[in-house]
Amino acid sequence: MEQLSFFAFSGQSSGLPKSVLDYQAGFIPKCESDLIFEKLIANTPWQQRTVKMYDKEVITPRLTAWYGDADQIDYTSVGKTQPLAWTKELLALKEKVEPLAGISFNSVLLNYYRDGRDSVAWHSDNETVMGSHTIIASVSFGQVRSFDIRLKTDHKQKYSVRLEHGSLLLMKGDLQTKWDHRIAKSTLPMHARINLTFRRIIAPSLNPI
Ligand SMILES: O=C(O)CCC(=O)C(=O)O
Ligand SMILES: [Fe+2]
Repeated sequence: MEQLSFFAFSGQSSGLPKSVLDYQAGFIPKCESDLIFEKLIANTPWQQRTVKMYDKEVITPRLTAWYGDADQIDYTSVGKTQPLAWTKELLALKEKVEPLAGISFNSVLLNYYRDGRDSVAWHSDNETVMGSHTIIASVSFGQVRSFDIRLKTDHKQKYSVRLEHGSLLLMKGDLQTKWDHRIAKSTLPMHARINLTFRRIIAPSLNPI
């Protein structure tokens, strides 16, 4: 039960901390979002990865893909695999989110939640490879899912944002240091959803100038 969303229907929870989250519905118009969604599902080399947790190999409950400046950055130095090279669709989205984020991104992680059983457990994104107060730009397509956050030191402080088709969520400030976030599993019937998180990874350059 712990993984189930506590705000399945209720929309944005009140008092959402604006210092760590910035939500914009309709960032990409519906028609364009529909096209991008279909294309990403069909054309992405989706993989189901395993991660090591307490010495056990666990299958990630969603599909993922990882794109970025493949020939310029040594991601293996920060424990990551080299990403796939940017597609023109992903580059166009990157250029669209950058002015709002105010930084440039060098990679994007794609998550494909096939139905309500797919999820991402409570976590924060590794600050050592991105800097502690970095901005992550998160773009969502398809099924609306609840993005929950809770304070690391006080789990009763929880909020939820419904991430709509074509929306943009900026994660900023203390979000990765003081808060955890997740996409909970749902027992309600859920269609597919794709989420893209644009990131700026700090890793040594392969092409020093
Ligand atoms: O699917 C989402 O909205 C969030 C994904 C996420 O937190 C991550 O990939 O680190
Ligand atoms: Fe995350």
